[in-house]
Amino acid sequence: MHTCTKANLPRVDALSEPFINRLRKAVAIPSISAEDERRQDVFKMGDFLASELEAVGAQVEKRYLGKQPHKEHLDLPPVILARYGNDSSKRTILVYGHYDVQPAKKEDGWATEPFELSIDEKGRMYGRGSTDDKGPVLGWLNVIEAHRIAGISFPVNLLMCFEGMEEYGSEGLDEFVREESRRYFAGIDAVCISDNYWLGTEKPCLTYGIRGCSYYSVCISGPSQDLHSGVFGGSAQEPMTDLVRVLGSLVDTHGVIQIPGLMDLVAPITDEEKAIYTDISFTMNNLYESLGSTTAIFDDKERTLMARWRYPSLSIHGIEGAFSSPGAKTVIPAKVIGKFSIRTVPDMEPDDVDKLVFKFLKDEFAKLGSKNTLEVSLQHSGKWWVADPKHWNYSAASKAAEHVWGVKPDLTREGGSIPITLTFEEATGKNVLLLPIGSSTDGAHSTNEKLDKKN
Ligand SMILES: C[C@H](N)C(=O)N[C@@H](Cc1c[nH]cn1)C(=O)O
Ligand SMILES: [Zn+2]
Ligand SMILES: [Zn+2]
Repeated sequence: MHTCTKANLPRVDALSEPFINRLRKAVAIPSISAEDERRQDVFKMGDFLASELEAVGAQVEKRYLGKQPHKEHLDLPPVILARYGNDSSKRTILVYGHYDVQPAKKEDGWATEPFELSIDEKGRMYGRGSTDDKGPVLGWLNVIEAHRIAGISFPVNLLMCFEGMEEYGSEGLDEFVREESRRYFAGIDAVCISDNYWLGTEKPCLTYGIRGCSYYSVCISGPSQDLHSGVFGGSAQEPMTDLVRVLGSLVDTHGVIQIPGLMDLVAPITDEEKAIYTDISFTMNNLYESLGSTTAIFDDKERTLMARWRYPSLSIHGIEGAFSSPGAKTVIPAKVIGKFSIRTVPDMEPDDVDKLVFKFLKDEFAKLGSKNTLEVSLQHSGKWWVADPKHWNYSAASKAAEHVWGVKPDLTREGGSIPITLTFEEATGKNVLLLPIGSSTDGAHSTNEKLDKKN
């Protein structure tokens, strides 16, 4: 057997065609976990992943999680478990990723078909899931295959755990991971998750913290059906008018959350923590490049990074039941459901956040004096996580990243959420490392999502 040296890196590049073809096949399956009518595709993607894993020599098991809570007509997609290597002299690393994706439609503003991988002259591979998270998941298969073809002994035993509901709050996975920590995952030495992004486009990162996410819906209803605004405008109380005012009261233009007491739940910043932000390789231009504009809230990198990593944020995502097509339909929607989420940070407890949110929405609605009805519900929540990056899992990853990229990676936190991270840490008692693959310009969850070939 050979060993892994820098001289082998061009041999990895030589395999790019089959690797990209595998990603092309994966992107072509619209495995959108949030859309009921796409559930068959999430299953199809699970089957595809399982057969590709078998083809590279892994031992695969599909584990079914039963019905989806609150949507009993839907089956939850399987967790794909796989093992590669079983050598007691090697460490065993558990890797996690997800094979479901966010919704995408060409008419949202994609330049190419979202479920057809399209590669431009700069090596940017466009397609839904390319960076979040099909590309990184298939990266594990690629690394196994590259070692096999090069005749290099794989340095660790790999256990893999890939789920199909991450973009819908990882339904059912928490209990599964807790159960399997005593069975399938027993004996692991560390955990590695590739499901977040570099801070910029040139320098790799290792990530030791993520924000939590509490996702709410606010339903306002009144009339028993949609109405003609010419006939009923002025005489009926309109749910949409109430909803936009209630949603508008949650956060101001500068991102300041208006819910009393919410900021009191946030851990105060220390001088030691403040010092971290100045040394991170990040510029406002990195942010402008990712935004595709200069419409940032802050003008300096320190406050920008703190706003992303260590303070909560509130985002309004959409309104179900509202007229949203082109044209000018003169309708009064009878029932509208606003969706918003709060990214949470240390020391915010999700239950405390819920109480403050529910009270605030009830109070704001009461102030309107409307005869319509308000219902608020929590759709899902996942807690924040912060780890100690002084563990061998991080130093090994740092060495490996430097070996490939020629530069020591930055230690970062992530503004997005991976709800299962904390569960892996608690249930296995092992260190968890986040190893991002894609870059800051990849546009996860957005239009024109991509992964660069070099990543
Ligand atoms: C960071 C990760 N790739 C991701 O996109 N996570 C989602 C998780 C989520 C939370 N609620 C719904 N999905 C995210 O941060 O939005
Ligand atoms: Zn995502
Ligand atoms: Zn993801």
